[in-house]
Amino acid sequence: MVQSSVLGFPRMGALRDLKKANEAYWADKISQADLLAEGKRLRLAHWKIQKDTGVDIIPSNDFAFYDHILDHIQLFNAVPDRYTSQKLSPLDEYFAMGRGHQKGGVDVPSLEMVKWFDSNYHYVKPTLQDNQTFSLAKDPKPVREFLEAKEAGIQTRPVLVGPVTFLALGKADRGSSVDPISLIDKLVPVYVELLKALKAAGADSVQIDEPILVFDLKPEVKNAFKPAYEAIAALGSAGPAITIATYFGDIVHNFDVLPAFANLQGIHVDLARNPEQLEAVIKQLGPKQILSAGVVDGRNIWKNNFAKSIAVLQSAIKALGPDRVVVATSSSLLHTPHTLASEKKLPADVYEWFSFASEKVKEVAILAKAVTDAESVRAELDANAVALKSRTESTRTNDPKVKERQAQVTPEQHDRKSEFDTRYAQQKTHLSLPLFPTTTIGSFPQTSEIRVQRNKFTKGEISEQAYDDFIKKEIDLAIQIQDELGLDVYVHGEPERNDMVQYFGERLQGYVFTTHAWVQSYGSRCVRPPIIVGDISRPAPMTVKESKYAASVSKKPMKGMLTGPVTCLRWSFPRDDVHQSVQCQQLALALRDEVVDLEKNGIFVIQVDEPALREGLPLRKGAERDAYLKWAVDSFKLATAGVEDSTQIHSHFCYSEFQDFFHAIAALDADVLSIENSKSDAKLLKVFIDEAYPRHIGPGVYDIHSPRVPTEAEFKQRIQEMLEYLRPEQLWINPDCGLKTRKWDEVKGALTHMVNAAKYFREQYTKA
Ligand SMILES: CN1c2c(nc(N)[nH]c2=O)NC[C@@H]1CNc1ccc(C(=O)N[C@@H](CCC(=O)N[C@@H](CCC(=O)N[C@@H](CCC(=O)O)C(=O)O)C(=O)O)C(=O)O)cc1
Ligand SMILES: N[C@@H](CCS)C(=O)O
Ligand SMILES: [Zn+2]
Repeated sequence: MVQSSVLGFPRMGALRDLKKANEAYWADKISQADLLAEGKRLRLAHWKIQKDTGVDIIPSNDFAFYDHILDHIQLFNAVPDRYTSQKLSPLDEYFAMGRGHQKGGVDVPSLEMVKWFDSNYHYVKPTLQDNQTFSLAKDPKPVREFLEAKEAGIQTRPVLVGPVTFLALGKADRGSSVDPISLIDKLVPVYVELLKALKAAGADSVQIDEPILVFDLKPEVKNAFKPAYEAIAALGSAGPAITIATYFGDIVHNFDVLPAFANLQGIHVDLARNPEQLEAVIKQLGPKQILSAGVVDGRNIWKNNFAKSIAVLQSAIKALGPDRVVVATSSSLLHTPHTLASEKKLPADVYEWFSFASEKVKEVAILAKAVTDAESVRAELDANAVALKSRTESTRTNDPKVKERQAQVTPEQHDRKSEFDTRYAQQKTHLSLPLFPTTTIGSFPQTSEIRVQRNKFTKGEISEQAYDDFIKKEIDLAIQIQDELGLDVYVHGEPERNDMVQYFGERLQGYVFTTHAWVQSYGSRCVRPPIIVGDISRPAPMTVKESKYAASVSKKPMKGMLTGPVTCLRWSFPRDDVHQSVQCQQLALALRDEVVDLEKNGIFVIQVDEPALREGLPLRKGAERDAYLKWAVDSFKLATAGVEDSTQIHSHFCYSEFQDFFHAIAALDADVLSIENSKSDAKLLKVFIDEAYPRHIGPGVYDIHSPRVPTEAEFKQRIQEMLEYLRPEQLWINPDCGLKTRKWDEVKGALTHMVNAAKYFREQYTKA
């Protein structure tokens, strides 16, 4: 019998219940016991959805209060001393690593958080020491949650992140130089102990995620699989049956690793993204090994194409037999919203095209039946074919005017009028900026008052005029605070924006948007990606009103604020029927018009944020990566090159891993770059010297993810370190990213220290 399986379910709950509970706990509004109870309620609810749908293999330990990699850091007692020494409760220690802790006399910053593969989810980086040891935490979470499900009458398959992936995604702590993968022999015994404990608790099978296998791996990482999985397989009947799960790419280039799994039960591959690997993977399986076929896409919201999936599954069944094939989601469903059923405002035709997490769970269950007895699910198969046909034939998808404009794009439209030196000479006079100019990245705190007013406006409870007046008052406040702080380039604070992508999606033709389709981005923070369903165009200016108003009441240069084409594409749910380069160029043309309109309205500094540029990079080096970089960079340039030399284009990236990507960033030809850097070693900036980068850079000096307020001395030290790698004339002083998640008192405190530190260096260098 073909079985069905889900690799992981979203944690937030239908109404972002976990977000609300976490934030209430952090604000001391609920107790630890209340939060733990809410976690338990959500886990049970999610298992039940899957059980009631008829899924055979249901995951446990996919839940996390903050992040599943952070769970593993605590599970393996790999918590740096600076946290353990605080003697916090395990839950508070966990949150301290995720978001920093600054209360009750404890002051400890968070661990670094980075992007999970090519998704918009962020994980906490394992941060390891030269003398690192590992041991199994007391009352291990995977065992506890397995037993919790068992008690509720639900047999689950616990999910663990594999030892190689855990280490390969880690880094040496500041002051240590250990290569994380060299710790494999120390870590594996802890897995062995954990697997024994899971088996003893009644877990027959376990899913071990090794998604690192989709990357190009250095030999040390590849070589780590063999000893690790031989030790695990040696458990034999003392341990559970193991399925190794890979996702977000193919694993063909790492087939030489597969013998390490020869004695394990099965392998899961992502056939939604890479169906072409099927035949090759089948050939690699041992005579009894099971193939977990990930045909239901865990990364998009499109209804599965049943006919296509059934064809893929049938060819696997033909080769392996029904007992050796499992129908699965391609990855965890963490990256999809909870349920389509909550969407009451989507146009009826479009509604039929989508499938969110709860619907995808149904899809795996239906597919498992379809390949065994199609008649038993005939109605579902027919309905699926009708929905797919309606999308193919819909007039929503095609706009001839957009196509016509795309056909007229010329190479010259991608380049600024002059080179940087000429541009900068004009900008310097035009903007009269000091040495070490200070600025922020765009957003200021999205207070609950702002959200309440927006909510009222959306519901029609207040008029457009009243909402506009409210936004103007917020902008006035932001400007008054920037005056007090003494910043040099101002922002209007983005109070009118719900989100930097959703806001633009709501103003562009070709998009639809949802009311409840939240996806976790990090910790308690969620995003509601708008959905691209057709060709994109800009019916009217999107940001001019607010920026123009802000400039009119500001005595310093006002920075216009746009989200770049690649980021609009990546942080939306894109179409799957048109190449992403085409969608990106459509977005670029819409943004080009916006950039030119801002300039016409007196905005002479314009920041076009592209934080998703890197995450879109195909995970493996090669032709696919080069092709992506060409269209991604071209889109940014097309969006920004329509302005005069005297207008300064900024771009912003909130990630620090830019070294292998440096040439793409340089190719954008932005006058000023701001990049996340506060949690990284300043020596990463060396690439800017090595490559003789001519333009200006603002490496972040303030970790905006943490409520902690850095001291002035910390800012000074950071700037001093940066000056070892950057010329004083090219250095801007700014936070890592926007400040929308922070509170005003944190922002005022931190920016006061930041501006004072910048002034200190300005004075030093002016004297010299
Ligand atoms: C820069 N980042 C972003 C990423 N992706 C994006 N799409 N956007 C980003 O900014 N990826 C990388 C990083 C991740 N960082 C963040 C930072 C902050 C958030 C965040 O704060 N998310 C908010 C939700 C934002 C939003 O859309 N808000 C809406 C709706 C607000 C709301 O909850 N409304 C209530 C009713 C109102 C009330 O009474 O309070 C409701 O609907 O129930 C808005 O402001 O209007 C979050 O809260 O998590 C995300 C990623
Ligand atoms: N301008 C945006 C960039 C976030 S990446 C902000 O400040 O929130
Ligand atoms: Zn950012």
